[in-house]
Amino acid sequence: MENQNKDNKVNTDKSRNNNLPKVFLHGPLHGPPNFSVTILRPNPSHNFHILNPSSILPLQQFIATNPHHASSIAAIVTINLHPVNADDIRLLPSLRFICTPSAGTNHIDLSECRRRGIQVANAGNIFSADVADMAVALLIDVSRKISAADRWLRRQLHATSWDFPLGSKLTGKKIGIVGMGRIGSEVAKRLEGFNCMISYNSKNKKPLVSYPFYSTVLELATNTNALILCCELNDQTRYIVNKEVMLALGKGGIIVNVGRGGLIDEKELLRCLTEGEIGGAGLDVFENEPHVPKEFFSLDNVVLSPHAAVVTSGSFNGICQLVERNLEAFFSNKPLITPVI
Ligand SMILES: O=CC(=O)O
Repeated sequence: MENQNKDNKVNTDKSRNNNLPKVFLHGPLHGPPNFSVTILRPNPSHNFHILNPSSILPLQQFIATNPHHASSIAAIVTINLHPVNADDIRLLPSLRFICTPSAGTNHIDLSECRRRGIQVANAGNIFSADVADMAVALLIDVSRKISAADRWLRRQLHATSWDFPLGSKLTGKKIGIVGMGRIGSEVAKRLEGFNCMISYNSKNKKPLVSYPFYSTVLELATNTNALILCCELNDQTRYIVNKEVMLALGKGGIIVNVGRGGLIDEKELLRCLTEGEIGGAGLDVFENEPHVPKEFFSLDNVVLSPHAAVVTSGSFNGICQLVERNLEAFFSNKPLITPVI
């Protein structure tokens, strides 16, 4: 009798799941904290059913082994390491929604989504404070040589500042923010506390922002001591920091990148750092992640971080809930919580 009840429950669950819209969790899973697996856990209260819940397979491989699912997938959840391009979208005739737990959406072919009427949601504002904290931390670390001093002290085993090269002052510096959106404005707020003189570049001058605006990154670099890159990566911003910009920033200049690696010509950055054409860099993102050019490792004027600006334990639950809420809203025909398109 007990077994019979269990069997009935399994059959009921199966038929409920069969009738629910299908959400594909794009894989493969990657290292701790296993973001792709924990970002969306199956729950009987969901108004959708998750395919690939362990996020083991990438989309194309999943469809190759489960071709019957191609026509039933209505939504995809994908982290920024797993692109969704026009070829992926073409595989899924019922796809109507892509939800990413990233703030950036450069891994999703947005024009194809627009063309096909597919809605997209992202992380909205959830990570802005964490990313801004990290940007300022990298700027302070590079300016005051904190990581370099830590390495030095561990090698020398004695503490005296006299043998260690001087850091440079952050207080009162001219800082150029590239991208005055949610993250850029949080960075500006923090740097005001250091009496920094802030100016910015973005696609358009913002009527409500009182900081000086430069219409090109070259002009911004010419007039500031450090650039902080907070903008999105797209065809207009790729390599927005090139050789000319780095030379304009000058020998004491610092670049902090918490946006995307493709915003900087990475080979040129390496050359400028090695040859002392700029003073230093704090990098959370790289051009061909997860690959990081090993030439960076031997440079003491660089602080590296493994694309870790976004998630803190404090914001992780928030992003998991946001993904669920966006999916629930989409499948209830309600407005998305954090729509991109
Ligand atoms: O880089 C991470 C994000 O875009 O959220």
